[in-house]
Amino acid sequence: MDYPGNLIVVAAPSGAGKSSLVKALLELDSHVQPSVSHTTRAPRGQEKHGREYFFVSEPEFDQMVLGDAFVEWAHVHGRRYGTSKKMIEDRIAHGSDVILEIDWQGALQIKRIFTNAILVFILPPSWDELRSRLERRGEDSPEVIETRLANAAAELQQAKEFDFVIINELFERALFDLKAIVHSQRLKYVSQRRLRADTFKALGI
Ligand SMILES: Nc1ncnc2c1ncn2[C@@H]1O[C@H](COP(=O)(O)OP(=O)(O)OP(=O)(O)O)[C@@H](O)[C@H]1O
Ligand SMILES: Nc1nc2c(ncn2[C@@H]2O[C@H](COP(=O)(O)O)[C@@H](O)[C@H]2O)c(=O)[nH]1
Repeated sequence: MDYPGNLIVVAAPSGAGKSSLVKALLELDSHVQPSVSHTTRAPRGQEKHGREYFFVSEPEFDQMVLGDAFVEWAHVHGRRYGTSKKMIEDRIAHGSDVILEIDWQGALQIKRIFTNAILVFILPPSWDELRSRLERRGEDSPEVIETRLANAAAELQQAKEFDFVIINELFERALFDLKAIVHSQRLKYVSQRRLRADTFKALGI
């Protein structure tokens, strides 16, 4: 059987640095493909339709929900976000590892469906640093920043449900940890297969 590809789900409070870490991982590892979500929020900064997100209207999102097009979706910071079934199926069919950058509600829905999915939670080093990162990013209004910080308190409570937790203090260190998690899951599969093949051979089966 060909390598089936792993699903890696990365969640974090807004501003903890998950997009930056996932972007850096994608540049380093061509075996990993991003899942591009649908959202009803407006594009931010240089974001492009089909690259960061598929930006859709509320009625378009409703249609997709009614048509059972999402593998998971959730309300996050007052907007709706979802991962389409098509996105996951297409990427897995190519044998790629697929990385989903979604909130904790979506992460837990994915784990219920794909029990082998790996859930990674990214923590900021402190509340002050989380606030400064959102402010320094300069892409959200002060009201949006306050909403995201207020939601972060509840989101952090979910970290214990995840398989791995990474503290994103030094960026390079956090990236190293994320790379190690992705590589170890791939290695596990490869070495288990090799071990199985060797054992089968030794047993003459
Ligand atoms: N280790 C780090 N040290 C300092 N700044 C960082 C670090 N990691 C990320 N940043 C910066 O923090 C800001 C927020 O990062 P990013 O946009 O990746 O967060 P996010 O978790 O994806 O947020 P959102 O959920 O809102 O998309 C960015 O300006 C990014 O450059
Ligand atoms: N459950 C889902 N959550 C998602 C999805 N795509 C993104 N997100 C999460 O939403 C917030 C806000 O993102 P932002 O780009 O507006 O800053 C963040 O936690 C994302 O991870 C999805 O498909 N499903």
